[in-house]
Order: sequence, then structure tokens, then C-alpha cells
Amino acid sequence: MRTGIATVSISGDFRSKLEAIAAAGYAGIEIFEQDFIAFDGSPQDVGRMVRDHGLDIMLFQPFRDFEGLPEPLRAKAFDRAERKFDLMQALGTDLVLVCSSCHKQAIGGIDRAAADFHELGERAARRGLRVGYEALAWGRHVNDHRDAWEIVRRADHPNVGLILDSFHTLSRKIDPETIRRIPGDKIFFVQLADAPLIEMDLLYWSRHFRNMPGEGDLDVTGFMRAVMATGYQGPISLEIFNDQFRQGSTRGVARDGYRSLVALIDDVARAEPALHIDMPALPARVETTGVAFVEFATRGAEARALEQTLATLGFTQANRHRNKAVSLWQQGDIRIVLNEETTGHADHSWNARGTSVCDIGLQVRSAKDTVARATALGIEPFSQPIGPGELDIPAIRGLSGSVLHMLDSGSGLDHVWEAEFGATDSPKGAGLTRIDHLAQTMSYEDMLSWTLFYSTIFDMRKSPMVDVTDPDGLVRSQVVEAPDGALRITLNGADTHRTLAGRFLSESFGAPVQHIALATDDIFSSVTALIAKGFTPLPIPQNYYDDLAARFDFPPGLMERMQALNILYDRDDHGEFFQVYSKAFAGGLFFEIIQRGSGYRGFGAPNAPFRIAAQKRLRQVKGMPST
Ligand SMILES: O=C(O)c1ccc(O)c(O)c1
Ligand SMILES: [Mg+2]
Repeated sequence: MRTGIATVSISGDFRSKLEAIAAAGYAGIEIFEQDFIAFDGSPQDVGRMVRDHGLDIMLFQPFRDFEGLPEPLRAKAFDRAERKFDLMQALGTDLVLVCSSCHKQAIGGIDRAAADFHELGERAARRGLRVGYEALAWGRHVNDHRDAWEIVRRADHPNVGLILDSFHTLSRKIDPETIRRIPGDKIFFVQLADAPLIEMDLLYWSRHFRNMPGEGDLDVTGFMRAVMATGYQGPISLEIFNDQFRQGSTRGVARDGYRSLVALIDDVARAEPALHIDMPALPARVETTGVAFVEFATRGAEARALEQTLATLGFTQANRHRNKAVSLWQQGDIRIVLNEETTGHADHSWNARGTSVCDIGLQVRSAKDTVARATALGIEPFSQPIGPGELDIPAIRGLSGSVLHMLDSGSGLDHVWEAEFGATDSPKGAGLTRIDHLAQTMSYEDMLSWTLFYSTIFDMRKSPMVDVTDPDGLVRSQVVEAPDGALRITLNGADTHRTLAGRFLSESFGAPVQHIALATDDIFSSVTALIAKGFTPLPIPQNYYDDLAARFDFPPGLMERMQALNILYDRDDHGEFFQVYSKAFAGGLFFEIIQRGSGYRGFGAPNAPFRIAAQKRLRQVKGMPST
């Protein structure tokens, strides 16, 4: 399948757009007229430049307000079309997108519009060009692909076809299954866009909030399945109007778009096995069963302090690594690695960020498949030289330079602890059993990229975004998780450095792990045991517990026990949730200990503002800026 992207979808000047589009792997572009007009060079120059980048001009667009006009406007519209045909020939493209008219004087009538398109088809045919008709969701008379198709059908011209755009169909809640009735060879082009479900004016929604397939809430996969079922053989192209993308990283947005298309085509191919879809095979989304380890880059006094923190959290140090300045800390199924190496990735991380999480290990069904799928999605594999007796553990680059390693049991990679550390069984410690979730902090504008990253490689879904209030701003939080909750990652997007998350981010870069949530089956006994080891929970004020008592009915004594240990509480329709926070270390990292009642699906979001306020108070006490 050939893939394309409209030049409006990404930021930058025309040349940098082309470079990014070619580097990401697309076969071609849709030239948006505005981009051409703003460019200082002849149409021949533009055509040459595009082809020099190895790209095709798949489409020129848009040609507006064409059909159904009264004379003399009608004749003028044909004159305009002839000029644009000249331009297309100079550019070297044979297809123009005509979007349904929004003209105040446009007269409705399917046959009138069909007659106009027949004549346009005649004129296009004389020059070897083709015309595609797209129903805009807000078109004056035509705003539904079924009506546009009827006009194309009646225009009855080989050079006139239909253009489908997932946004226009899905935003109006038109059933995409209706596309299956259209002959595939009369569909000349397919544009794809997703969007978050927001109630707003269609035109405004379309021009500002579209995003990449899989990033929003529309059923783009259902739409594409219907398109492919028609026998459509043409290109699929992203047409994304998005304010954030227009100011975002040109290359990053182009890469995300390509990733979204590869994942979408793969989803369609799997959902419609009877169709022959021409694409390189890639392994299915990989199942994950949890966080296998979290690795910190650290050094010297900071390393000793972190060891102290881990000891108060009930961890025990297993042996050191056979070749490296690396130690393993274990408790239950939790493994934390402290890396003090002065070369390689951990060293880079240490130099850039000081003590920080430099590597996340995921337990997956197949490590090899993970790297193969990620590579097909345009993600870089990662490797470092391996020493004697070390396992070659497959790894990928996350976004902004982070690293994720993959362990599986099928190929024995999860024996790394015995092989490289001589580690024996993990102690029970204070009863912390596993990593429940990791929280990554990032700039708000990176959230869609990270959501797409996890949800296209792994069998993980995103849940709706929630707002978390910090006394100094808003943080947006989105969860990506495996269907059974075995792996959960919360992505927290900060807009301003005044929030606690934003401050943490400003002292780092990329999407650092800010907190690690450790599960226990009995939070009261675990926290009591930890306090005996010197753990100090984040203090939670009386007002919180007064409010809790007003909101919930607790069995006698429970609230007092929570308060005594600074445990926070939440409940949903499925179960109860208890959580305790550690104090922050290393510039704002912290641990959380949780007990998740069976079925509770959340993360204690209602408690987040009180946790953040408590953390900020502690910073003030320490004489640091409160934000
Ligand atoms: O917003 C618009 O005007 C517009 C133009 C061309 C398109 O293909 C489209 O989907 C929308
Ligand atoms: Mg469109």
C-alpha cells in the first residue's frame, strides 16, 4: 500500500516538510495549495524538489466552491479549474481534490452537480488529469459521502471519482459500512484522520483537532476496513489539521503519522483476512505481562542515598553484576537495578539528568517480535556491546532517547538475573509484590506520541485523559494499559514548569519516569514494616481525612488506621484502593505503595491534588521553590 501525507499536517517550511516526510518513509504527498502559494519557486521547481526527495505528488488540493453555481459564476469556476489544471501539469500531478461547495450561491441538486462534474471530467481528460470529489462535513448541499458518491455515479465519467476522508464521514456519525457499496475503482483517493471526541462545531473541530489514526476516538479502523473491502487499490494519506502539530517537531509528527498508518493497515489486514493487502508482514501487537525491572543511572553519594531509600522500602541487594558496576535490588517480583557504569547509555543518562530511570524492562510474550514490530513502526532498535556471560537482551529506543529492554520466558531471557547477577530467589521483604504502574512525566505536546508509541507496539489501550490539578497549574494524565492491567503506564503531561511535574521535567528532558508504584496485598502491614525500617510516608493533613469521613462510610477504626500511616483512599464501582507516597528524592522522583482491591481500575486520581500539595509543602520546608 502506498502511503502519503498532506503537507498541511506538519510544521516547517516546504523543504523541511519534504525532508521529514521522505525520512519517515511515505511514498508521496498531497500538496496543499496554500503551501505552494507561499513557496518562492515555480511549480516546476516544486515538482522537481518533491521528486528529488523520492516522493510523488499524489494529489493537489483543495479546489473549492465548484459545483452547482449559477452563471456567470459557473463559467468562472471552470476558468479557475483550467488554471489549476495548468498548475497541476507543471507540478506533475494528475489528481485534484474538489471539496463540496460552501458557496452561498451554490444551488443544490444532484443532477446539476453531476452535470458540472461531467463537464469537468471532459476538460480534465483532455489533459490526462483526474478529478476527485470529497464531501466536506459542513458542505452547503453535500456533506455526506453517500451524496458525493451519487453525484460521481451520475457524472458517469472515467476521469471523475470519489475522495473519502475518514473525518468527514465519522465526525457526522455516518456509518462507514455504507462505503462497502461503492466500487473500489471509483474511489480515487482516501484521506485519513482521527480526532478526540469533543462536542463542537464540525468545521472548527476539523481544522484544529484532527490527529493521527489511533490517537483520537473515531473508528478509523472500521472506516478503513470498509474502504479496503471495496477493492480500493490507491494510496492512503494523512490529512491532519492540528494546531499542536503545526508547531510541533516536523520530523516527530511525520514519524508518528507513518507509525499510525503502518499500525492501521496491519489492524485492517488482521481484521479482514480475506482481503489481500499489500504490505510487509509484521508481528501482531505484543502482549505484555508487566514491568520486569526499572534501572536507575546513579553514582557515588546519590547511589548510596538511593540504596538507603530502597532498603527502607524493604528491598534487599542481591549480588552485584558479574562484569559491571551494577547492582540488583529485589523484593517479591520487583527488580530495581542501580547502574553506576561510566560508559554507555547509563553514563549518558547520568550526565544528562543525574540520578534517574535510564531503562525500563518489560516482560513480554516475545522479545524478538517486539523489536521486529517496533522496527516496522519506525522505532530504532537499541544495543550496546555485551560482555562475557551476558545475555543479548533485545531493546528499543523510546521517544526522546529513552531505552526499553524486553524480557520473555520463551527464549530464556528472564534468566538474566541468575546468569548475570547470580541472583537467587527474591525475598518477600515488606510484602511489596510487583510494580503496579510507572508514571512518566512529559511535556503535554508529547503525550499523543507516547500514547501512540505504546499502543501501536504493545497490546495496550489508552483510557480517557483526566485533568489533575496542581496548585500552580493543570497536569493532564492518560493511562495506557494492557487489557488485563498487567502493565500500566500513566503519562502525565505538563504545560508549565510551575507544576510539580513541570518542575521535574524542566530539570530533565524527554519523558522521565517520575514515580514507581509498588503493589502490596496488605498495605497496613507493609507500611508498618517499612516505617520500622525507617521509611517516612508523605504526611497527609487532617483536612483530607475529615473530608474522607464525610464522603465514605468506613468500618470502625479503618479511617484512624489510614490516618496513622498517611494512607490515602479511593473507591470505584469495582473495588477499593489504598495508597501511600514516599518523600521525593533525586529532584522529584518518588515511590508509591498501593493496595488495589480486586477490580479497582483507577489510580487514585481524586487524591492527586492533595498528594501534590503535600509534596510542594515539603519542598518549601526544605527551602526550595514551592513549585
Ligand atoms: O477544512 C477544509 O476546508 C478542508 C479542505 C480540504 C479537505 O480535504 C478537507 O478535508 C477539509
Ligand atoms: Mg479531506
